[in-house]
Amino acid sequence: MSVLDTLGAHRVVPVVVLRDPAHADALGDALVAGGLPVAEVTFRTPEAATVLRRLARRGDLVVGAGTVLTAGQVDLAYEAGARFVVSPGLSADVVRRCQALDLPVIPGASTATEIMAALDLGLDTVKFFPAEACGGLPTVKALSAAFPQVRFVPTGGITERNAPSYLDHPAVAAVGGSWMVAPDLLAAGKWDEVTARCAATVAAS
Ligand SMILES: O=C(O)C(=O)C[C@H](O)[C@H](O)COP(=O)(O)O
Repeated sequence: MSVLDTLGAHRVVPVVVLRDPAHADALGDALVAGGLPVAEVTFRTPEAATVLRRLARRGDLVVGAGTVLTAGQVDLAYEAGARFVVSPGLSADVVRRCQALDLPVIPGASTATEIMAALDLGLDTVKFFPAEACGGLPTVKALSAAFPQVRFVPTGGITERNAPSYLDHPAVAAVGGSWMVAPDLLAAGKWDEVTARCAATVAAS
């Protein structure tokens, strides 16, 4: 199964901002216990590559890098063990670097023009970001009508409450979000709550 298929099988991608690499294992345990062994580690902090490496080396999670903005960050993510790369927008540099490394990449796209640029780069899966701010499910439906070959991973403003309606749309491969790994939960070490939210998410999707 390809990594993108694996993400599609899990249906929900937890978007992680973890500042302390020492907590990576506790987070990994919490995700696995909640039945959602997937993490998109955002490259928004200096520690991101270390957190990613610690989660990836466990072997029981599918770990990727998020907020990847440059080809240099693609290299960092790859070396740390990322199995997929996610960007908030579409950078041909980022996409081509991922393709050179055979690393699945999901660039952000929220307009028809951006989707066409992704198609030109040989991609068929995009992150619809920021999903709720860009019109939510009605926009996915409208874009999907024009691009039936494209799969979407809506992210940004997705919650336990609205995730199921996105996931019901056949063009939606998965959704991304931070609600089960909210930064305040991670900062406070509330791992049981992370597990509970993951389990609730799995049950609802
Ligand atoms: O910068 C990126 O590449 C991102 O991945 C942004 C994240 O998708 C959102 O921060 C998650 O959105 P929320 O679930 O609304 O917190």
